[in-house]
Amino acid sequence: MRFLVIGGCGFLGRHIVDELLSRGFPVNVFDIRSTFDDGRVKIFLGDLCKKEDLMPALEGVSAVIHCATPPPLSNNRALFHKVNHDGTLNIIACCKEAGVKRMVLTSSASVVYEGSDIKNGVETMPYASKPMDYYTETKILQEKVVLQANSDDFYTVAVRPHGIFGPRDPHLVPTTVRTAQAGKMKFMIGNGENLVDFTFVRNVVHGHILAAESLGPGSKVNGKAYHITNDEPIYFWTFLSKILVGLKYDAPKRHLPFTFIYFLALILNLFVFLLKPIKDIKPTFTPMTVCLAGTHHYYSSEAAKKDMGYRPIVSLDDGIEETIRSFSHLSKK
Ligand SMILES: NC(=O)C1=CN([C@@H]2O[C@H](COP(=O)(O)OP(=O)(O)OC[C@H]3O[C@@H](n4cnc5c(N)ncnc54)[C@H](OP(=O)(O)O)[C@@H]3O)[C@@H](O)[C@H]2O)C=CC1
Ligand SMILES: CC(C)CCC[C@@H](C)[C@H]1CC[C@H]2C3=C(CC[C@]12C)[C@@]1(C)CCC(=O)C[C@@H]1CC3
Repeated sequence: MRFLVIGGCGFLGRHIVDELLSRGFPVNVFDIRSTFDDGRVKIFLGDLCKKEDLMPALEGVSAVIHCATPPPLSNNRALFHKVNHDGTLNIIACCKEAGVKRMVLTSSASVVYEGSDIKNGVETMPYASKPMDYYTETKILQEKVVLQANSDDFYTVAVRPHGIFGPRDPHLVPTTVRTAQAGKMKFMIGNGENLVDFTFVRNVVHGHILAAESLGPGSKVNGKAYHITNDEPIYFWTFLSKILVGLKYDAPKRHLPFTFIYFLALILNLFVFLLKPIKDIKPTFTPMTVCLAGTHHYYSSEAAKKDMGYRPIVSLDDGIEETIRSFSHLSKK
């Protein structure tokens, strides 16, 4: 079974490509940029929104894993809609024309999150009626169109990871370190006792490949969404502190009231919106990141265990240790 990994040069995508190769699968990669060179992989560069770019990459492909997205924290509404919604419709149309049989979408557990506590959330929870940012808004649209496309000759499934971390992560660890280096990591938001799922990247990869292998005629996974987690929810600030201390930065010790910081983030968000025509500011503390830092949000992966035999293959502590080792270049000097 030849795979095409759309977004295969990104953080998660590259790990998916590595694992598929190690399991002996032939792999094509499609991405808007190339970040690696491997003679075993055919890399096609282009825009997933353009049929003429995508079709050549689909030749001889049986299964597509779509994990491309604009940067989740970029807040670019037009780009999110173009890539995550319109682009995904293009992928579906191209897959059907090329005779591809299986599609795995990397969705997000955040599609049901709207800033309030979620404890052991299940897949049957409704989509967020008021998504907190444009990224989440378009991930909801994306998951809907992919699952609606499921049919007797084109099987689709959505994998919903949450808080992916690991080597080559461009979002979580680098942002955390930059925030610490800017002296803004002296305080925790809230009481520090909010449980969150952080998922080591190789567990997310394992879930994707299981999902692809489980798709097929009469399969119970066809047309469904599945949470893939480490099954070890951890206090948000304990996780960040492990990363920070591992990289020789001080862990936050004092607390700021969640409501107060959330209110400040709302005001900052308004200024960012008003200043947008003049200057594009990308604050770290957005209403979304403040809520993610101050509320419970962890999810049940029981459905994935039952329907596709998923189990995390790397423990949270082992994943944190490997991540810290891989980011030693970001250690405090
Ligand atoms: N990181 C996380 O914690 C979580 C991520 N996810 C999902 O996982 C998936 C992978 O995320 P992650 O690896 O972090 O993201 P990355 O930004 O690291 O990778 C996404 C890749 O897609 C590429 N891409 C963007 N636009 C296009 C386009 N128009 N055509 C072709 N390629 C394009 C990006 O290129 P470029 O960088 O140049 O834009 C990048 O190489 C995403 O679908 C995301 O929504 C879900 C839950 C949590
Ligand atoms: C400055 C601190 C308050 C937060 C520093 C860490 C954050 C940058 C990360 C903590 C949780 C992460 C997260 C995502 C991106 C990075 C964090 C906000 C996602 C939004 C990435 C895309 C998704 O699909 C959901 C993730 C939720 C957790």
